[in-house]
Amino acid sequence: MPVLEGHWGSDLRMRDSGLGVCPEEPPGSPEWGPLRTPPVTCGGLSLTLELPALIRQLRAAWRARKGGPCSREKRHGSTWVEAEKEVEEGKQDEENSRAHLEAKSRLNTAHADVLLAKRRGSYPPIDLHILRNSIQSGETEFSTKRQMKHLLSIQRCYHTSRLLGGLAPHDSGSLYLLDDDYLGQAAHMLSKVGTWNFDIFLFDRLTNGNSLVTLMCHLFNIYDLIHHFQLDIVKLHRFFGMVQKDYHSQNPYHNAIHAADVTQAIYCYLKEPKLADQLSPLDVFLGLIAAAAHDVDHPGVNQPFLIKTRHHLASLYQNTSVLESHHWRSTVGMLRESGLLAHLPAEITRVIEQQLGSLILATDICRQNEFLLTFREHLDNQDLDLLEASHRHFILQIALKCADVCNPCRSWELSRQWGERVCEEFHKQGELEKKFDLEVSPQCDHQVDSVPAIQSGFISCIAEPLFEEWNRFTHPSLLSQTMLDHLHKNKAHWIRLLNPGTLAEEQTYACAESCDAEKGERKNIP
Ligand SMILES: Nc1ncnc2c1ncn2[C@@H]1O[C@@H]2COP(=O)(O)O[C@H]2[C@H]1O
Ligand SMILES: [Zn+2]
Repeated sequence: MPVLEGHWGSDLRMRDSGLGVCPEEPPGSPEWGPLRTPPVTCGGLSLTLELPALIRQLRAAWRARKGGPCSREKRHGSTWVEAEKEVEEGKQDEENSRAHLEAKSRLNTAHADVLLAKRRGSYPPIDLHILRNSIQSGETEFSTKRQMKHLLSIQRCYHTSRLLGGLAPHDSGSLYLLDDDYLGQAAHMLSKVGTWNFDIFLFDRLTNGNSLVTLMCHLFNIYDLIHHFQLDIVKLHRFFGMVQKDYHSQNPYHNAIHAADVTQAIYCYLKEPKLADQLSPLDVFLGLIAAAAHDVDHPGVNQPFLIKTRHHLASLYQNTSVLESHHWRSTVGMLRESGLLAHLPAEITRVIEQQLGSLILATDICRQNEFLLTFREHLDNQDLDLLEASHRHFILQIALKCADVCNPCRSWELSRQWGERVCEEFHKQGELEKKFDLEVSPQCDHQVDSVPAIQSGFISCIAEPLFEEWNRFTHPSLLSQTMLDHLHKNKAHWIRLLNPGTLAEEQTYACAESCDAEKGERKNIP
């Protein structure tokens, strides 16, 4: 029986992407790794991917014919997608009005937001804090917290649209003056978005928690991607908003600021002279979206935790790249729901979805050695040819991996904050494991695994080897040199903070060991 069954009942799930099981890998290239689950195809359709969507569309079209709440005027909508959209809108109208009667004091838009998340199966998200608090106090605080969160999200949307649309405030009260000042500073920061000392924490505060949406819109503009892919700006904004909102703001580390930080870093890497001229608009599009969405809906606990608590996602993805598969499938779900790519030929959309999968799955830290060794081999043989799409894809995977673990390469002040945040998340998991009599995962015991020990170990075992190779690839690069300088200084700083007599290597991060242990665990689980 699942360890936390009862506590992780139907109310405490991560969103289900609703797109089925298949962690389908992109075809062909050896760098893309093995095809794990061959897709079942039928008449050219990948059943595992397409069938649930098809069923939804058929159901929607059927209901639309019967005449849903708002389908009367729109029934002539000719495509399946339109029919589904109409019915969904209808459902939402219906639910909105019910909500209005139920709770007059609630803002309609806020509730519609909740309903949207319900419809996507993402509601309520896993919330380990609430899980713990409510178990401890026996209270159910959900509705109040949710209301607050959604009220704040409305406020955020409003602020973002002002920043992006350059709208003048209607009111000249002091609050707005203050906000304008913030927005002016945020806009100023965006003009320096390609600099390595970009302070994402400050940017997030200045944009009122909208760093990811604001950054993505700005970068899409810089690269002219909206024009190139003929994107609908409303759908684009909706997609970015969904991604940002599906990060858990209560996670100390795996939240939307981490996603924005990784996105800003990958932008710096894409600008490297070695790469910039070789990249196609599609490469840039994929790199930015993969960075923004690579940890979406992260529950704040790691894969071994999901495996040992027998979370349904662990069995869905067969205990392999569980979180990364979920981040990818959720991204695909949001892309489809937003309709952002609906105007593109199906074949292109399929390639985009698969390549996003290949990029996001590469961020699985347990595959670090696999990628590092391949990268090293290519550099030794000097056989990377960026005119070849598969080689560019491999470099995009490496760039995303670098961006994902680049926090030790930031200046000390930024790096320290990330280090403390990630350790806080590990330690919270450890507390939860102790609470439920589970074995405490490596690095998660706050009584044993100190922040300086985790940090110095992580830098030595994971970050340093990777950035040394990245430096070789980008050479000569001022940015890579700057990153390595920071990394060495930060490592020395953490080692100085270690308790006297404690060596970093004694308490090291030991990723390889934890991954091996995890594989052992996988074998034990039916
Ligand atoms: N500064 C750090 N210290 C320890 N672990 C880290 C640090 N930065 C990143 N990581 C780990 O590396 C992982 C990379 O993928 P994730 O972002 O999913 O989760 C990240 C953390 O588990
Ligand atoms: Zn990440």
